[in-house]
Order: sequence, then structure tokens, then C-alpha cells
Amino acid sequence: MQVSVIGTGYLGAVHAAGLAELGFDVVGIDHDAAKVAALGAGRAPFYEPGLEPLLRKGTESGRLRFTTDVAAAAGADVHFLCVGTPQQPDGLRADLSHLDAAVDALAGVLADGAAGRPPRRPTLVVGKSTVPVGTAARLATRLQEVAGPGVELAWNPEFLREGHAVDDTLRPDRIVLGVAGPTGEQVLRRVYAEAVAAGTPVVVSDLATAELVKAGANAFLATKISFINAMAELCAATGANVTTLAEALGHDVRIGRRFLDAGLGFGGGCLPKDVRALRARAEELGVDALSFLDDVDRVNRDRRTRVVELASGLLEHRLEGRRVAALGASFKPHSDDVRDSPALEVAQRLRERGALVRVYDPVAATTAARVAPDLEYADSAVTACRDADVVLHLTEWPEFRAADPHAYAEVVGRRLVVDARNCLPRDRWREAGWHYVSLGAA
Ligand SMILES: NC(=O)c1ccc[n+]([C@@H]2O[C@H](COP(=O)([O-])OP(=O)(O)OC[C@H]3O[C@@H](n4cnc5c(N)ncnc54)[C@H](O)[C@@H]3O)[C@@H](O)[C@H]2O)c1
Ligand SMILES: O=c1ccn([C@@H]2O[C@H](COP(=O)(O)OP(=O)(O)O[C@H]3O[C@H](CO)[C@@H](O)[C@H](O)[C@H]3O)[C@@H](O)[C@H]2O)c(=O)[nH]1
Repeated sequence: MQVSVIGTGYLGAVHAAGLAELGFDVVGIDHDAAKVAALGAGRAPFYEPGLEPLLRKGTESGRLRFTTDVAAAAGADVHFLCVGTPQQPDGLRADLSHLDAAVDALAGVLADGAAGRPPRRPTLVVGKSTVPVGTAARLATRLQEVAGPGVELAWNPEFLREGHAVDDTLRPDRIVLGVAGPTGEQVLRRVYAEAVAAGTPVVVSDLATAELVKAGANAFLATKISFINAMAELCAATGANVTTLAEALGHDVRIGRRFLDAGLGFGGGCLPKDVRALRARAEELGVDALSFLDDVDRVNRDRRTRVVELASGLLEHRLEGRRVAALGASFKPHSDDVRDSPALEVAQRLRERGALVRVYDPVAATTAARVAPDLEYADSAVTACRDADVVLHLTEWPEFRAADPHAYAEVVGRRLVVDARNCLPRDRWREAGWHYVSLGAA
């Protein structure tokens, strides 16, 4: 089976490499020539553990290639849409212009009689991008108008996590198939045959339900994080400990411990924008019941302010010229993605207030420097801490948790640390002479 993957960013590049690994002939299409060149040479244009070996294996076998030319999709039987659906400038709704452009370009290639296209070949187009409910039905109509009735659209949302993307792609925890016609389920079951044989549950639905599964999953995860962060505020006000609280709540299997890590809150290219887009879409449809998502977003944004204020307070609210060491820049560990990164926002806000902020991140210095060039970047945590008046632990990379607080203590100006991810070994830091402050525990 020949497959095209349109949009080869964090989602599409891994999906394309994963499908080649499963034995399909794959062409990845993206209009970013630099990305295409890197991928074609077997190099990942972003940090994702395990992706490069897969890319190299695929490209060397000839099963995986990349191009900027959408006409290369003509020979494929299945086309996956993986382009971005970022936030519109209003900061709420999803911007579907990339997806519309990709569908229009693909429809032109798939139209009966288009150059290089065998006539009347049945074709499946599969949306994987995260979209507001109703998008798939609109795109299905658009595709059939331009490309003819032989082209069917399905929606197959993606649940991969950055930092675990390869494993999540090859061994997903569920497969959701939103289908509108006879071939969608049949073809996608062939695509995912290996995972299905290994016992991965498959949920088949209509298009709208599939779109809502994805939006619902991310909104639920975000709600869980904001819930524990709201409880962390209460812990801070009462001297209770949010980590112990989360542990005890998590023993109830109906609740579960995962996604109850209180701290600086959620960021990235997915959760923040998807929560806002779901809220905005519900409002457009006249459904007010999801208005609580405004609070989920507000609680989350407040965490960043709280860390800025905590750091400022420790420095007697005189930030001008004070040295701040920021440990972490990416939105989460094992990723170099700084889209809506809480860590980077805190660093930038302190810089705007006059602090001299030196950042260290094991992999995200390059991506961070692109969007925040006015911060200083160090090549090690110890270098970032040199002469610092306060140290902020902002992204929970394992190396920060494992570090010896004595090593940092020897180089800093003052032994003040804000553990914005609540996971440094506080007793060890205190024993090493640090004034340790966290978000949600005394
Ligand atoms: N990043 C994730 O972990 C993840 C996981 C699940 C779902 N998603 C969803 O997947 C979608 C893509 O997310 P991403 O993080 O990979 O975004 P991204 O910005 O990393 O990648 C999108 C890619 O699409 C390309 N593109 C845009 N318009 C194009 C066009 N007309 N033709 C060809 N290429 C085009 C861009 O150049 C870019 O390389 C979004 O809807 C996102 O919400 C992302
Ligand atoms: O208990 C927790 C868990 C996570 N986070 C933060 O939440 C954000 C998102 O984390 P995570 O969900 O692991 O990262 P993503 O790679 O953005 O993955 C989410 O977004 C993807 C894109 O839609 C989905 O495919 C995934 O299923 C969904 O988990 C990060 O900033 C984390 O630091 C917390 O603050 N506390």
C-alpha cells in the first residue's frame, strides 16, 4: 500500500517514519524545504528520542521519502493530513487555513484526469490533525466537489505525546476511526493491522465523534492538571502537601495518579490551544456547558504568574540587574518544543522586568533562542547557576532531579531555589544549605 503524509512536523514526521517501519511505501510532503531536506537525509528536524534511527532505516530502505511537491501524492492509496492547526490571532479558535490549503492542493492532485493520476481510483483521505468538531464533514464535501465521489474522508485523531512519539505511534493505546463511508474502516484496519493484532482497542465512530474524542481527551487531561494546581493553591494556603494529596487521590482507581503533578502547569503545541479551541467551538454551537474550560485555562496561566511573583518576592521585588538561573526551557522534558512553554514564559517575564536570566536546557537552547533571543543560554546547569541570586527549576528534566545540590551551591550567589515542578528532592537541597520553595508544599 502506498501512503502519503501531508505535513511532516512533530506529528507527521513520526507518523510517516512509523508507517515506513510497518512496511508501507511512504511519501512525506511538506512545504518547508529545509525540513524536507533534513528528513530526506535521515535527520530529525526536532528532538524526538528514537526518531532518527527510524528515519534512517526508512530512507535507506527506499520505503520513505520526502518532498515539497504535493503532486507526489498522486500515486498513493491513502493520504494522511498532518498539518498544523494553531491558534488564531484571537487566541481562541483554531486556524484551519493550513488544513484548507492542504486539502485544496490534494484535491487538485486527486481529481479525475489530473496529471499522473490513474482515472477513478478509489482513494482514502485521513485527517489526523486536531480540529474543531464539524471540520471533517466540511472538508469531505470540499474534497468530493473537487476530486469527485471516488474520494472518501475519514478522521483518525492522533494521541501521541512528544518525547514518547515513536512508541506511541507504533504501539498506540487506542485507535479511533471516524468514518463516513464503506472503505474508511476497512482500509484503516489494514494500515493499523499490526497494532490491532497486538490487542490495541479500536473504536469506530462517525466523523464528529472522532473529532470530539481528541478534543475531549486533551480537555480532560488539562482539567486534571488544573484541578491539582487549584488544590496546590489551597495546600499553599494551609500548609498541606499537594504531592501527598495527589498520591492519596491517585490510589482511587477511578481517579488515577497520572496527570496529577502540580506545578507550573501545562504548555506545548497542544493542550493550551486545544482547550481554548474546544471552548470556542462549543460557544459557537451555543453550548455553554464547557465554560468551565475558561477556568481550567485561567488556573493554568496563573501558575506562571505565581512563579514569577515567588521569584520576585525572594529578590525583595528588585529584579533589575539580578541574576536568575532558569533550569529548563522546553514545555516538558524529552522535547525541544518551546511552543507555549511555561518555562520560557517565566524566564521571559523576569527578563522583561530587568532580571539577567541565564537559561540551561539539555536540548531546547536552539529552539528557545529563536523565540527568546534576549535571554542568555548556558551549556550546563552549573554554568547557568554561576553567581545566580535565585535558581528556578522550570522543566522537570531527570538531570535536574538527579543533580547534586552541593555542586550548584558552590557557584551561586545566593542559595535560593524555586522548584516550580515540585519534584526536586527537597531534603537534600535543604541539607545543602538551600532555601527551598515549591508550589504547593511547605
Ligand atoms: N505535536 C503533537 O504531539 C501532536 C499530537 C497529536 C496531534 N497533533 C495535532 O497534529 C497537528 C500537527 O501538529 P504538529 O505539532 O505536528 O505541528 P507542526 O507545526 O510541527 O507541523 C505542521 C507541519 O505542516 C506543514 N504544513 C503546513 N501547511 C502545509 C501545507 N499546505 N502543505 C504541506 N505542509 C504543510 C508545516 O510546514 C509543518 O511542518 C495539529 O493539529 C496538532 O494539534 C499534534
Ligand atoms: O501531571 C502533569 C502532567 C503534565 N503536565 C504538563 O502538561 C503539558 C503537556 O504534557 P503532555 O500531555 O505529556 O504533552 P504533549 O506531548 O503535549 O501531549 C498532549 O497533547 C498531544 C497533542 O494533542 C496529545 O496527542 C497527547 O495525548 C497529550 O498528552 C506539559 O507542559 C507538562 O509539563 C503537568 O503539568 N502535570
